Amino acid sequence: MKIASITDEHAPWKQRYRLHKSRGRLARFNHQRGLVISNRTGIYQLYAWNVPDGKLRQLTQHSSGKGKGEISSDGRYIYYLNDTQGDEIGHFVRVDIDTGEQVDLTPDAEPYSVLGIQTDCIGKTICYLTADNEKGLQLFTQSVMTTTIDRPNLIYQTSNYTVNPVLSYSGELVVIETMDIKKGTGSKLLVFDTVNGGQHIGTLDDGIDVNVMPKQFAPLPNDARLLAKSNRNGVSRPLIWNVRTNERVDFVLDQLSIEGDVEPLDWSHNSNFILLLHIHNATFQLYCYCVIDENLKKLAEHPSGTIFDAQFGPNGSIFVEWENADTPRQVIALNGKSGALELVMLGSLKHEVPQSHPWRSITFPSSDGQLIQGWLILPNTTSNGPFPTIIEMHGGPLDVTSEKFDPETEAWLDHGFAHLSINYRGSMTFGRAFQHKIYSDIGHWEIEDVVAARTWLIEQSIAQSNAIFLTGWSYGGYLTLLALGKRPNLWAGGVAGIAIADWTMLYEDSAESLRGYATTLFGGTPREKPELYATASPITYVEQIIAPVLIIQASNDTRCPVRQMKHYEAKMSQFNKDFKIEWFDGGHALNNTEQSISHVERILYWAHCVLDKTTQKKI
Ligand SMILES: CSCC[C@H](NC=O)C(=O)N[C@@H](Cc1ccccc1)C(=O)O
Repeated sequence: MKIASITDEHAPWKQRYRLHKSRGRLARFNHQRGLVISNRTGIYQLYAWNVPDGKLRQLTQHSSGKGKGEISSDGRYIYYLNDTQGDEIGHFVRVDIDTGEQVDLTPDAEPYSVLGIQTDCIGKTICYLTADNEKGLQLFTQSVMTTTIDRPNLIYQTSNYTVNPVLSYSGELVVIETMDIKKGTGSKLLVFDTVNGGQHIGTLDDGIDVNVMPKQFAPLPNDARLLAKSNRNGVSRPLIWNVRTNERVDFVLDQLSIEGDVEPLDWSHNSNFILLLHIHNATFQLYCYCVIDENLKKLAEHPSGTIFDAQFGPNGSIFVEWENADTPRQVIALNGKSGALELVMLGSLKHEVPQSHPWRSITFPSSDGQLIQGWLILPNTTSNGPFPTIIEMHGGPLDVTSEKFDPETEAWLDHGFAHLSINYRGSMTFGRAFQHKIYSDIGHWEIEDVVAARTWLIEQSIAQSNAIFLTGWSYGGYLTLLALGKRPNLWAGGVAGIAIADWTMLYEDSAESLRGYATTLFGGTPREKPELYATASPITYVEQIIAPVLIIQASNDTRCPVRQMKHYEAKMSQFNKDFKIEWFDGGHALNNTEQSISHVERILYWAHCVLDKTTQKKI
């Protein structure tokens, strides 16, 4: 491993980090305007996007960055959570795009964490979900006229995990997805009539372990049809449910493979077409579905890579947030019929960066025979291996790794490592059984899958058996620490970022919005399931750890809070483990380019030192 290129200011992996990345979304009913989240200043901030000339105007100046916001359907306002130093706790604010004026929507409330916000189609009402220790989760609607902003109306309150608030065209109906259920890991939809005092008027419940998720109401006045998805048949499929008449139409998609999830993304303005995304084996394909004749059209020519979001754009185009291994996140316009790339709407500035390494989708069997999908990337060398190798696990667990522009991954490859990202059990888009397998057994099957990845890498002569490292951020960092403790003989080292070390303490200290999620994962609270929380926690296995560990943790993170990691740190010191922890200023989101570069510099330097020592030993 070459040490020189770690500190070189112009190392290829640093150049990749410094490319500008843009996420962007058009206002639903004003395609002249959009919201962009860009790191062009080195820190992610929100920008107003004037679509015809591509000009961006910076709206936020948060020192810890801002990676989330919502534009009103008429394109006049941006809504976001005004938090403190990235802690994800604060008040929703509205920014007038034309004047820059910022208004606090809830000046009298205690600071809260949030689980979603949406605006109606006519710019009069918003709905949102907040959470705090005292009141639990609360659904509000709020009238937000140009001159007057009313007080929020409380519609629903629960202590159970609840997400995805969705408003109808003029805001007279609001829907949420809630795990306010007696048993199981499923969710149901609840509909409220906001005109008649927030009365509960409908429920869509597909059964005990089935998840139903709302997406959008039809974009027409007085239309009660809701676009949603359900995984009642084992995979997620779209449906339209009329919340007033209870009529339901599940999409007939015989043309598609029965595997993989189908996400409904957007509903055309005339309500005749729906944009769909089929995700199968972590690869993406867009389709356009006609509601009238049920015809499904494949947008066959769109570029491969990861599609984060897509919507119907102006003049029959489709606007897509997209990236692949070579191209940083950008907004592109596709031909609405073929999917062919027509225009890069928001791209990266044209620096020349070295091409990324090609990603290859692979599968390997886990201990119970379940096939696990992963992405293998090999370093550019004349040697065929075996290589020092890093296994990476994504966060979530409700996420999936797909081909993406990933400077951190490329940094390992530039330094001679092979890299395998795995979609372990619990990942999305491999079916309901795959996703739910980890519930009430957190950390068990995920580690079986990581160990199976190691076995496969050695069998294929890709990895040097004494030089296999683990890494991941958040839930991926959690799995790194857990694997190091539960299967200590297998690893040369582990790097965990903003990780979970103790689930019980996490539960006690984390934002209220996350507690319900933890309860769903474990099938109960720490008081109800103390053994499960302990068995799943890396802190339980500290004594067994053999390999060196590096942790990078944020001091203002309310998802993976400080105290649980301080305890882990103390226990690692008590047992004299080869352990290093770096604390940094910030929250759970990594918004700052130079901070990320500094993290990866430390990681590579640490790996260099560990590799030097461990390759002398036999594992
Ligand atoms: C509001 S989405 C649910 C939490 C989200 N997980 C998605 O799958 C998340 O923040 N996950 C963290 C890890 C975590 C999980 C459970 C409780 C606290 C933190 C992550 O991986 O980023």
